[in-house]
Amino acid sequence: MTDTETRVLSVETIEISDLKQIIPLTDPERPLLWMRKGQGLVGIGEAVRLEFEGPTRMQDAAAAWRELVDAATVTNPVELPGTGLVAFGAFAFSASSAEKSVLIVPRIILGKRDGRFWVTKITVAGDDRPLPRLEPRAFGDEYRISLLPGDEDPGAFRADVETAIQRIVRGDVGKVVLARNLVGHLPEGSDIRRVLVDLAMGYPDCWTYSVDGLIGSSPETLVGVSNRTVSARVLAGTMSRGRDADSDAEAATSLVTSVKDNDEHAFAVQSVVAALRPHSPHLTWSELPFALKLPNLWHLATDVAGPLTDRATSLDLIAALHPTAAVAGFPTDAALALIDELEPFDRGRYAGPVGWVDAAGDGEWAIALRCAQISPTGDITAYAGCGIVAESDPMKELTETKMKFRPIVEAFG
Ligand SMILES: C=C(O[C@@H]1C=C(C(=O)O)C=C[C@H]1O)C(=O)O
Repeated sequence: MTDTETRVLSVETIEISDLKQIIPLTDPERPLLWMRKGQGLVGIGEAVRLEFEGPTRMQDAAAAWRELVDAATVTNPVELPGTGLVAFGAFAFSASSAEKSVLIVPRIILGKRDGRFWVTKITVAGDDRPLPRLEPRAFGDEYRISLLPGDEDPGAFRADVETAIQRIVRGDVGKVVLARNLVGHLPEGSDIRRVLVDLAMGYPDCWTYSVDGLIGSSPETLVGVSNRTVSARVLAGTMSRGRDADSDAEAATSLVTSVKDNDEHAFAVQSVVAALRPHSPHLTWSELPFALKLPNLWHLATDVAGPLTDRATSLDLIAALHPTAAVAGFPTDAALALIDELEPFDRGRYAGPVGWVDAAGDGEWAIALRCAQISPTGDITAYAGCGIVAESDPMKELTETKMKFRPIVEAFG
């Protein structure tokens, strides 16, 4: 349902005694999922779908969400984050993207968190369809799909990185994040949950998500809001994992001591802090970043947190934060202009916010990284990029994109 008329929703959450695997419960072809470390949310069906586009897509979503919440009747004795009325969302990176940004309220949501389990049923006034069945569905046939270079071959990407370095040296921009894409095709009727299981098992510390065909496992929390506290995990600075214990330790050490990576990281932290400060003046974060270990990569990471001093919802905060220096560069406008000039494709929802929001405005939003968008006709486009600074080496940046493609390439393969 995409019209602008406000829907009147009736929402009821009940606690249940157990919930084992959540992925088998969602729809095989249009799964709605948000999970990390084995807990999270799945959605079944679509009660309401709201679409947004253009420069104010996130502000418009924040306003539309307030209206929908105000008109809803919610019965929710569980009161955990993710209970009651919840929408899953995915937003386009660029204000001029052809890809729609969406908020989707499922008809049923199942959740697990901290050893507690719940079911939420959502009905729309005037919608007499019976609720979808609430039972695990057997997985469809296995498949193996290769993803191949899309709009650019690796040589063209290296040439773009070279151009970006020249522009940085010339002083046009301080840092720019350049991405490339891979493409493939998913046969009709394929069970997307197979890829989600692989991602969730392979990258348990990342946010594994699936919203409107956008799937991935992101290590980067754009923003979380819970009990009027805001948090974010900033990543910028990357190194491949070593082949053995010694070379792996060496890789981590060279990352945490790299001046290039620390400078790049400091800018990314500052961009997040500057965007959050108007809503949370007493933010705290550690002076030095830590090395975050993923199965494929090391990242420099900083966790930022603080109490919220205004009524900002998590949707207001993604609007304030996006795009961070970690996925655009700095200064933002110059970096976005250079991305538009050099990247020969629309990023769609890659590097945009993906996550969920509840009736109180709390929510968890990641940056859509290590991801692919599956179109309604089965076309797959995967994306990966890296921050380019004056000291960057085009060959190393290409290698970094290959490492960042690994989760999604291996999950499809
Ligand atoms: C842009 C991506 O990742 C971002 C860029 C990073 C970097 O340049 O070091 C690290 C983590 C992410 O913030 C991506 O995965 O596509």
